[in-house]
Amino acid sequence: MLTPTIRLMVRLVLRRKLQDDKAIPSSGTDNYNLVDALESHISEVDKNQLVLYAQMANLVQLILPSFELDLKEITHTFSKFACNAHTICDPELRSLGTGLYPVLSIINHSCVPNAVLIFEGRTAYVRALQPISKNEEVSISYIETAATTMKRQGDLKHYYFTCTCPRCVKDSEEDALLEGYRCNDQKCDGFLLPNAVDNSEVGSMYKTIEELERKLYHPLSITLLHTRETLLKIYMELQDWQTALMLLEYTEDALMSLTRAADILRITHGTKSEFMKELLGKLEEVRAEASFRLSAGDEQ
Ligand SMILES: C[S@@+](CC[C@H](N)C(=O)[O-])C[C@H]1O[C@@H](n2cnc3c(N)ncnc32)[C@H](O)[C@@H]1O
Repeated sequence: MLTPTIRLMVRLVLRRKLQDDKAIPSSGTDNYNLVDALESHISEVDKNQLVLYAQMANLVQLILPSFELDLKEITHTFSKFACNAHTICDPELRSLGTGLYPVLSIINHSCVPNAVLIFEGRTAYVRALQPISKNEEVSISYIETAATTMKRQGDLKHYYFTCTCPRCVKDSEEDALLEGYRCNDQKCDGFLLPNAVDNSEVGSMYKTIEELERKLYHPLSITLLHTRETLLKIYMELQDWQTALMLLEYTEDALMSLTRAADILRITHGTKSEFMKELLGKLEEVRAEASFRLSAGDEQ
């Protein structure tokens, strides 16, 4: 199955050809010159990522054998997709695909946006969240805003800029609140910083959450995985290696899902990219871990 990004590129190439041949009309908001003008950050893109874009360009050429594509330009356009394409969502925020809306791509990001981008089918709308005065810049958020400054800045990395919105520049109490624990005095609405709380108490509460989630969720659920990751971090901070090791008893599940993922990615990505080498290395580590566990179990 083709990824949404490859499908988007194939559609873009076909559309350009049809517009060049005047088989379909072009307009001020729907023409390839707008794509040419998009930001790509190509000079900042990591070498491995560039290799991946080049491989994706080759794939597009294989899909469209009768087109003589400029592979360098297609590679460049993939880089434009990374900071300009939008995930099209339904009203329940389920992803329906990826789209490029070059006119809307002029809108910059803010973690306190004054507008929001929404989709009705494939049509994109920018809706104001508050009155916006003439000459005031319209901004949307490219990322999930309900997160700490550190998390938001990490999520913005592939857009290659440092956000300087009011939430990012001021040393705010908000971050402490987002990561904080409630005060032991239940009547107090203040908060405690993570380093002011006894980690073993936090660990035992998380263990209870994990036990309840195990009853509720499938063993491979992402929610369960996140809780276990947090638990593992807590046990490691407490240097409780034995309990941390017990949490890794799910290695066989990890092995099964990694093997399935690697089988698919071997076909879509080949075996030579850095990403695949890293994944196959991880798979070997998990296999070794699982066989060590099996043999340790046999000896008991
Ligand atoms: C979708 S484009 C937005 C339009 C872009 N400014 C342009 O002129 O083509 C995304 C890129 O704009 C820049 N950008 C977006 N928001 C920004 C912000 N708040 N501060 C600085 N640069 C920003 C980054 O280079 C980012 O990769």
